[in-house]
Amino acid sequence: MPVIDKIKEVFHSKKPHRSDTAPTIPAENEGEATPYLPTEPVFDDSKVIVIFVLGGPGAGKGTQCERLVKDYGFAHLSAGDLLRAEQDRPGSTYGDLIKDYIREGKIVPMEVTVKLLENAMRVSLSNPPVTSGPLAEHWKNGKGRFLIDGFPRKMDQALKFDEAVCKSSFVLFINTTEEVMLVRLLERGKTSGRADDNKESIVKRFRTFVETSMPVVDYYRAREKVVEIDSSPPADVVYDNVRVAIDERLPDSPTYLGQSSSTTFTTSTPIVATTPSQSAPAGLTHQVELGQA
Ligand SMILES: Nc1ncnc2c1ncn2[C@@H]1O[C@H](COP(=O)(O)OP(=O)(O)O)[C@@H](O)[C@H]1O
Ligand SMILES: O=c1ccn([C@@H]2O[C@H](COP(=O)(O)OP(=O)(O)O)[C@@H](O)[C@H]2O)c(=O)[nH]1
Repeated sequence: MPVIDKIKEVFHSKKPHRSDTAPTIPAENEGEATPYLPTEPVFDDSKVIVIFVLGGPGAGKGTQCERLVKDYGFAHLSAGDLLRAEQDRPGSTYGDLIKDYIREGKIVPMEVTVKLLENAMRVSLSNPPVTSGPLAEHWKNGKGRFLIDGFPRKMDQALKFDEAVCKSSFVLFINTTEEVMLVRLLERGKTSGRADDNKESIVKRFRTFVETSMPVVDYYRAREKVVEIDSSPPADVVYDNVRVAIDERLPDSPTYLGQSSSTTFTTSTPIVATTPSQSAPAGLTHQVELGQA
């Protein structure tokens, strides 16, 4: 049976599990790390804030996340980086599979990516990325705040993450045209060493984005959970707009620090897009073993 079918068999198994993170696995896979996802959220969304950062390949998601980490004390989890780390991990069951999917610009089966994210979140919550200063408050008493970059890119991932890991707060949609993204990716490709920053893979990634990932953005938009930022201008200008959007959504952002330390984060406030839609839509902080809790 292909590896991915085995993963799915385990993932959807109703049999009892050895623990939260170690599923009942096919005998031939015994001893290997195998993704298992529960049917209720692992993390409490009243304590753990999750912001999805979406946008086409090369739109500037990672660039904006890096800045946000410094100013807001987020943990930045790039789904692509986690997948590349798992791909390169010696002995990974999923290495070859991930490599093929990334080169073809396709979306790796959600069981793998969701599990990697869950594991990385667990690591951040037990080893907070900020331990001193005012931003450390966001990581005390089981609290945490995450930017999940480049995920979810497919509807099944979105629904599964909300169900099994943590209910997300909102989507930061970093958006520009394919022309802009192409130029940025080809430039990045000169130094990134990434197997997919080449013209052939880029074209496939654009197609996947439009056909598979935009429906995710539309899904959240219909629920008023999308804030869209035009990422065509220089990165600093984009960031100014990103900050405004984040400040509107996080009452205890640095702008508000000192005014109220007991402000409750709410996910029910409607989101207003800060920029008009573009016509043609189009990072690593943690390396975690897939089976690691
Ligand atoms: N606003 C911007 N203006 C110009 N170049 C940018 C901008 N944002 C990002 N870049 C550059 O474009 C490339 C892609 O950005 P990156 O943040 O890696 O995109 P993504 O994470 O969406 O794939 C990088 O080389 C980055 O330095
Ligand atoms: O949830 C995800 C995120 C990424 N990827 C794969 O990883 C690649 C690179 O994604 P990344 O976010 O690193 O880069 P981007 O395309 O945004 O520049 C994608 O094309 C997909 O093949 C995936 O399968 N699932």
